[in-house]
Amino acid sequence: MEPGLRRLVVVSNRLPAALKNEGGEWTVKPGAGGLVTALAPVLRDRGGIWIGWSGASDPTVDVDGLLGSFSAKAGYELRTVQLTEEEVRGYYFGFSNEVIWPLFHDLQTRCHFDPGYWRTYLDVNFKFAEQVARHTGKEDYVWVHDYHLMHQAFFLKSMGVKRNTGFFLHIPFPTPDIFMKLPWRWKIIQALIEFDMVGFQTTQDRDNFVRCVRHFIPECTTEGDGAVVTVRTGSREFRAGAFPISIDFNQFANLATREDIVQKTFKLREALKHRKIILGVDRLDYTKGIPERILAIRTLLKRFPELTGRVNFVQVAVPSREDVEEYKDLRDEIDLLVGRVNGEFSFPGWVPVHYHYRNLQREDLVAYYAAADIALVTPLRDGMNLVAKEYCACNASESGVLILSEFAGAAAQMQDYAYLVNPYDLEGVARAVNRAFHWDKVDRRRMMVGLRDHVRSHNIFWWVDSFLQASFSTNLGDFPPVDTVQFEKI
Ligand SMILES: O=P(O)(O)OC[C@H]1O[C@H](O[C@H]2O[C@H](CO)[C@@H](O)[C@H](O)[C@H]2O)[C@H](O)[C@@H](O)[C@@H]1O
Repeated sequence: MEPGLRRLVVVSNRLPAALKNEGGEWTVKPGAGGLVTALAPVLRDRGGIWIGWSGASDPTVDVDGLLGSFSAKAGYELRTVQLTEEEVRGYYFGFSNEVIWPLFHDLQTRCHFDPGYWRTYLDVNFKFAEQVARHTGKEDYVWVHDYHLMHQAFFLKSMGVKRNTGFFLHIPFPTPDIFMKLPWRWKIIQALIEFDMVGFQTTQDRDNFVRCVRHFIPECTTEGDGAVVTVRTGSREFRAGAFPISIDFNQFANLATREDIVQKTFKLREALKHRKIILGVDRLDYTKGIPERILAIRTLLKRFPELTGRVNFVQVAVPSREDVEEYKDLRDEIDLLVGRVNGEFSFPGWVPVHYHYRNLQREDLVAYYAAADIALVTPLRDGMNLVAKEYCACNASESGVLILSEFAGAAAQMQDYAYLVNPYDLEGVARAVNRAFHWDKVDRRRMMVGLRDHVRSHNIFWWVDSFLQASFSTNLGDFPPVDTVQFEKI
């Protein structure tokens, strides 16, 4: 079969539909993320399967029945991997979120290197690989997503199952000095090099990975100077590439100009008395730099007191991993900081920080994006950060300013038209916001048009095509290099 027409099998921790227990009853909720939007049509057209965890650990739930109806409507098969509560604790909350997540975001002091987590991670990866082996054939292309499932190709090989495999890491890949802290570092490298294609968000991530491989296998060589290179380690030859993920630009852009959302946007601006809106939208996670951002707003009001009463900082924090102690502590820290800053600067009729800790409906999120004059996207580290791209897609007025962390993957692509900042530099962020506040309309438009053009052309469909084409192409010269961030000397 022609390589590009093979059946696609997507493997990820979460399925595109999740089982949720609401008031004692289990229901199926379709996922709304960009990955689902992009992959669903490919799976439908070529025929395909999505393999993942259902989200339910209760053995009495009729998982297949519930997901069967979703599958029939979606037009592709879903196969679940059933996990016990203990497995979810060790593999997902433990190894994935308390070891790999902080380490790969350069926050090694937050890691809990528990050997029990590692063992459960391997057991669960083996369980996934068994399902992949069972439901796929030699002609299929198996595309594995993210750090939860780095051992898929390795276990398939150990079972003697030959499959063409690709892996995409959605989070950053750290530099060797950080990666080497991982007690199971060699095992992870050994597992990753078993994929035929290993994809990253940025060139920097790809190069960090290759440097780590070289630490263990000094004879490792690379060939190519574009986004995708061929890596040879003696026993193995595989590809490693940079594929910056994106969003469905048109979906966001169309929503932002829909009449009811235009009304919502106007009402939001009216409620905030048409002051300039500075917006932050994040999952509540310590990698997102929310406390630092609130402190930067405090610095802004101290250094530029003339902005008092003229701006509103709106921070939306979407609840996440609420059972984990560190996330509870972070929530308390943010509550406290918001209270402090508001206590320090508010006066009758004005509070500087509007803080919303909740899940927003897509329509409300788009209205916030469309209403915001400045988006403050300042993660301490981020694989890509799709909020940056969603903001641009929704900025139909083409008058907004994107202030973006140098440490978000998105910075490499957006640096020419965004205002890049170091999120740890509170004074620098405050200066950037002040400049953006005073920025001339013509300049703002020029920057936003540049950003929108880029996200429009490099959208999520472009991303899927690039990854799949690069997996099969005979000419890697077809994939031009992806930019790297240029740090300013400040
Ligand atoms: O909530 P989880 O299931 O634990 O997943 C964590 C987050 O994963 C996704 O973010 C990552 O992928 C994005 C798209 O490639 C990337 O922009 C981001 O930097 C990565 O962290 C997902 O988008 C989040 O909603 C999940 O919460």
